[in-house]
Amino acid sequence: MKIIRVSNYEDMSKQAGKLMVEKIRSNPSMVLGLATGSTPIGVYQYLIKDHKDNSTSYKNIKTINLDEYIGLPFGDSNSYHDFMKNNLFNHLDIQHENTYIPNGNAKDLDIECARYETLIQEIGGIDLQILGIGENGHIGFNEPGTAFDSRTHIVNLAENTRVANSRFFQSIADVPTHAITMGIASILDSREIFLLASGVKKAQAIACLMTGKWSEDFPASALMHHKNVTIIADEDALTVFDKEN
Ligand SMILES: N[C@@H]1[C@@H](O)[C@H](O)[C@@H](COP(=O)(O)O)O[C@@H]1O
Repeated sequence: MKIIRVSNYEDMSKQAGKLMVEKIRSNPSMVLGLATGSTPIGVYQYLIKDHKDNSTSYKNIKTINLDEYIGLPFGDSNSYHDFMKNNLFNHLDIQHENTYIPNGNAKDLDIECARYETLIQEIGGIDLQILGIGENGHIGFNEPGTAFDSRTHIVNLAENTRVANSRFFQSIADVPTHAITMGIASILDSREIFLLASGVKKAQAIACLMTGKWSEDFPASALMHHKNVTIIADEDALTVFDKEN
């Protein structure tokens, strides 16, 4: 794993955004794997500004998202469909039919998981996957204990994940209990992965990832055996690692 150490959130967003734009310009029909949460918002802002200033085109780009809550009504502002439209897609020249997110309202969720997994292959696999990291080491919504050979599946969200994500909802009771997520094996199939981390809340998870052992108890550790992972982490997210090394 390669590490790019940056000073703060703004710097993380700029560095990751710059690298993404270079890749998009050299492969204008690439498949981007995208993430939600607070972490990638700054990167998306960088991409939007670059699109306006430098006309980087997304006309032939395909995107596929990691996950979606189950059961949030269509158009709910906390759904990852809305998050992606508001924070990225509506501000680019991307074709909306080329953006894919699991359907958390599908009648048959098992069929939806299988469909999504096939879709990843059909669009050619993911060239670059962007990941955040949960405080408990989750990637996508793959909670501790998820098998490393898992494919797109339904998850029961861990209580601490629901608490962490409740800041976007009116109350914890409104946070869905289930989600659909790409599996760890689906993520590992990506040809390249950027994992972004900012802030002291992520410091323990980043220290575990950089020094810890390969274990299904810590989902992000699956990345240790992928050959093209770059961690872009700021000083605050590296405090525990720095103290221990
Ligand atoms: N499903 C998402 C993850 O993809 C994300 O990485 C994580 C961290 O979120 P944040 O970036 O807001 O800290 O939260 C959610 O649970």
